[in-house]
Amino acid sequence: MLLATHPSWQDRARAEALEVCRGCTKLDVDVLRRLKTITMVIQETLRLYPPASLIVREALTDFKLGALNIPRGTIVQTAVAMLHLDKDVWGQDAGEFRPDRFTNGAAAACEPSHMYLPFGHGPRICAGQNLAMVELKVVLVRLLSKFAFSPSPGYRHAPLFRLTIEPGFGMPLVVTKLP
Ligand code: HEM
Repeated sequence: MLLATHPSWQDRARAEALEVCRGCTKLDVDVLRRLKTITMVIQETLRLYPPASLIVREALTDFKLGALNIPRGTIVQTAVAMLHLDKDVWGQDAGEFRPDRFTNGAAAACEPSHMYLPFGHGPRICAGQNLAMVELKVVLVRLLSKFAFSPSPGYRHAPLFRLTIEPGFGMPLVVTKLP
């Protein structure tokens, strides 16, 4: 959806996919590592629409969080989607799709760097994050190499915050096979 509504980034991502993967019989780790633009596109998509938009913990003991006293048994929720849109952290264009903010990697994209949490943080960080990134890159390379995407007139933007973020009314796209 974000590439359909940002055709210049779609063109850049496709050009990279065709260039890096030209003549490749398989997408191995060395090929995937060279996909800089596609990596930035995925990182920016996970910033704007983090699939796990809430990280939930239960306090097992009384503890202090900054100035707050948190009693044992309290459920503490981290609203990842809100952190990812905080203008004090990301700048005034926090709501815009701008993959180039990840040019120097995720740690340099915001201040402080742990405000980018698509895969969580600390000891319970996503065990499948590398696999997820590989899968997303492979899917994008395969799709962008063969098809062009544009928004469908029927699309209504209504992200729903459930267990994961979902499009409220589906995600109809106009898909055109490339020559
Ligand atoms: C874009 C895809 C994915 C996203 C955004 C994502 C996000 C997350 C997040 C935010 C957490 C931390 C939850 C918390 O702290 O409460 C997590 C944990 C976890 N994820 Fe993922 N995940 C993704 C894909 C995957 C895949 C593909 C696998 C496995 C094949 C996986 C396996 C796990 C496991 C096992 C944990 C629990 C780790 C632990 O508690 O020690 N995830 N994931």
